[in-house]
Amino acid sequence: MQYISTRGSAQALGFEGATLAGLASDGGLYVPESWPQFSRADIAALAGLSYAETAVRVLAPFVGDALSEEELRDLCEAAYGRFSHKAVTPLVQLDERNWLLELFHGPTLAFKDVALQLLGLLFERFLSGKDRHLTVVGATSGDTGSAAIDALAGREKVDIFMLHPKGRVSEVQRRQMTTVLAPNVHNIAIEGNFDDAQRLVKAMFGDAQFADRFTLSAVNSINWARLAAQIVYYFYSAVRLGAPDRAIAFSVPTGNFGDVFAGYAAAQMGLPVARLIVATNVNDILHRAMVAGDYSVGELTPTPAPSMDIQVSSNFERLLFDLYDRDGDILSSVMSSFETSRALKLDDRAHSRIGKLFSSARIDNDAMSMAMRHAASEMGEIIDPHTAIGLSAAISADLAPDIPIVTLATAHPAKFRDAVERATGQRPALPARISGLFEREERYDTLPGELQAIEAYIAERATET
Ligand SMILES: Cc1ncc(COP(=O)(O)O)c(C=O)c1O
Ligand SMILES: N[C@@H](CCOP(=O)(O)O)C(=O)O
Repeated sequence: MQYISTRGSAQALGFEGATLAGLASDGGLYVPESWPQFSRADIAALAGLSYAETAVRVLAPFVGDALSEEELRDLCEAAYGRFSHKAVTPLVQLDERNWLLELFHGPTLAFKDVALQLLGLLFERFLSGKDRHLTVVGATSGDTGSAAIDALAGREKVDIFMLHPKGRVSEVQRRQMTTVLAPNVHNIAIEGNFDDAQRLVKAMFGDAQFADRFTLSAVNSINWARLAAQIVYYFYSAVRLGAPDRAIAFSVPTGNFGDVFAGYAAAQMGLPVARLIVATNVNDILHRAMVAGDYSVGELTPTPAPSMDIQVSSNFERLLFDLYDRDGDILSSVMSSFETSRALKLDDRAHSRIGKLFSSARIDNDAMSMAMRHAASEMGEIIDPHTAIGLSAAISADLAPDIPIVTLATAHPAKFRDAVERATGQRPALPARISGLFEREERYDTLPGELQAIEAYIAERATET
């Protein structure tokens, strides 16, 4: 399998190359040159398989000859062996049609672990025996940071520099990052918001001299391997609910458009997906794009679902690439105009194509709190604010009543204890795996959100290659 850039001019790479590169050299994102196809029989054959084995089957066409099947199996078993639930991503039934897909049983209690546990092992495998060192730079609104740090802490040949927006992540999220004191982990609080952090990361990749000098790589969902690993749980859950004989809808709390793009990829591969519901908070650029074709950047507003406080959604570019018939030249000019004007109006054809699979909902803070209360009192489940946004969108979705809706439960409620307590009156206990978090020493530096300052900080600490 080869990977091509959404902006058409970077060199095509295999799975190993695309994984280590993270972002394409022309500023685009790597996508598979074509979508692997799963027949009804291939999907039916996933029934009863463990999560790790499902991952092997779903990932094999993406990995191609970069790993043998045995090597891929070993990595999947090691990655998913660290999850605290035997099913890895269990389904919980809420009522006749609504289900939760719990994606938070990994080491850092958010869905990011599902991909990052595997990505950490892939980095190690692809670097082994080579004289190569990676400098991973990442931006986080709270969850990617801790999951990536857990996956990479202490690994030889990798340094990780993680930028989070100062004061805009929950205390649990911050501590999960800043209490990891391994020498290859560097936490930076930047003065700014998540969009600023993500822009800085992309600017570092765009600085070819800096990117080459330190061999930059990415752990955000700009890295294709992240999304590939997230496709697996769409297959795993749909098969448990009757696919390929029944189509399933998914409601996905959305920020950077990575998780829901993985659902789109599953649908392109043949999984019967009835609908993908893009659930946003009041930072609703994606909702406006879905409803009116208006992808224009608004003011970023802090909410009790901070991980989704995002305006510029990296992976929307991957969807645009398909909507514009995979024409890298067109997309390159669309994206460069967006980067200048901070606004993009979808043409009618692209907009109507979106509506075939996607719908969307904008869930404000009141509706989000109401969904948390409803889940607690009517369904017996304490859910986190991000999951509540997905559930609220699922409950109000306009879909035939016989279609099951799976809401992706993207974080454990204990990561957002204050917001959960405010909404439900119940304060979630810290799970055993993070129980000592508040007693541990924290280490991080605060920097202005300026490229020069961040690059200078990294240059002082990273390994030149
Ligand atoms: C808990 C949680 N829910 C949902 C999201 C949104 O996911 P995505 O950025 O893949 O759209 C994030 C952040 O990415 C998150 O951390
Ligand atoms: N919500 C994310 C933001 C980064 O998203 P990613 O999926 O591109 O890594 C976070 O928690 O950091």
